Parts: sequence; C-alpha cells; structure tokens
Amino acid sequence: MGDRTPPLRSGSSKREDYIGWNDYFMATAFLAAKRSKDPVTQVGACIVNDDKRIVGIGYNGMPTGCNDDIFPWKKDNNNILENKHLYVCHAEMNAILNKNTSDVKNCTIYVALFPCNECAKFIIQSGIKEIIYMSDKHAHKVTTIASKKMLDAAGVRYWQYIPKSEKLVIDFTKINWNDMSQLPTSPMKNLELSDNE
Ligand SMILES: Nc1ccn([C@H]2C[C@H](O)[C@@H](COP(=O)(O)O)O2)c(=O)n1
Repeated sequence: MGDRTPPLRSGSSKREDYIGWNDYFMATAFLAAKRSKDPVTQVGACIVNDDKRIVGIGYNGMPTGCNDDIFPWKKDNNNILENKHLYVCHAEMNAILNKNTSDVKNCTIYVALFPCNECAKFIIQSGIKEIIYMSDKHAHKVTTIASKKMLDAAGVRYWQYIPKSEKLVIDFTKINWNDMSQLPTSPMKNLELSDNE
C-alpha cells in the first residue's frame, strides 16, 4: 500500500519559511512601538495567552486626555514638571490595561525593553507568568534591579529573546493587491491556474 501513495506534489506542501510564534509576537510588540510618540525610546508590548492568542497590546504614550502635543517628551532639568517620565504610561501597563479578555492570568508578555519596577508590579498583580524581552539596556539601574527582585519573589519567569528572523519587512509597495499576496505570484498559484485550465 505504502508505495502506492502518490508522491506529494510540490504545490500541495506548506510553506516552510513562515515566522515562528516568538518572532511573530515580538514583531507585533515592535509594530505597536511604531505608534509611540516618544522621540527617544519607543517600546511595545504584546500579551499572549496559553492558546497563542494575543490578548493585549500597548506602547508607551501619554495618558488619555493628556494631549501629546502639549505634555513634554523631553527631560528639562530646569523645570522638574517638564519631564516625560512623570507622565508617560509604559507599554507594559498599557498592554495590560488594553486587555480584551477578563484577565491576563498565566499569560506571557513580549516586550522590547525589560520592564521597570513599576511595570513589574503591574505584571505581577495581573497574574502574567512570563516575560520575554529583547533589550536589558537598563540592567544596571536601580529600577531594573528592584524589578527583578520582585519578579523573582513572585515567581515570574523572564528571559531574553534573540529573534530567529534577521529582519521582517512589510513593504506595502511589494504587495500584489490583485491577489492579496505578499509575495510574487507563487509556483503553487501557477500550478492551480494550470490545473484549472
Ligand atoms: N519597560 C519600559 C521602559 C520604558 N518605557 C518607556 C518610558 C519612556 O517613554 C521611554 C523611556 O525613555 P528614555 O528614558 O529612554 O528617554 O520608554 C516603557 O514603555 N517600558
């Protein structure tokens, strides 16, 4: 029987160069960061549940009602109230507050930058159990050390992610709008067309 099975047609096998879950969710966090108005650091966060469903997305921005053309994006040492850090909502906090499920218990948060101590409190209290981050550039800062101290005590795992894809590009000019493919017409498409002819 086995040798009667027809060989798999090349056109019927699945694509192999699709992106993995971790790249997908981390890239989603980075896409969200592109919405940030912060001129120095743009951070995005993406919360995912056990079923690999995205349940929250956020980026760093001014609170609702605080006009981001009026509130400061700088740190003016001569005027202590002109400091963005007094006002900006961090990406992690926004992602948690933007959740589209009743809670984010046991979820994983993908975030561009390691969460500060304030975000660690939100993460712990919301029940998130895992943090996957890209950069830990503030590892030496007291806010990060305090963050890790709390996360360790609360049993929240965290690990640094190195993407598998070197780059992920969405070039709208390359999308073929006629067949909604992001790729040039594929060999499979050609095969289907010739099959139907
Ligand atoms: N885990 C983090 C860390 C920082 N942010 C935000 C807060 C600010 O908008 C910006 C950091 O500004 P910088 O001190 O680099 O000028 O990033 C966040 O959302 N999440």
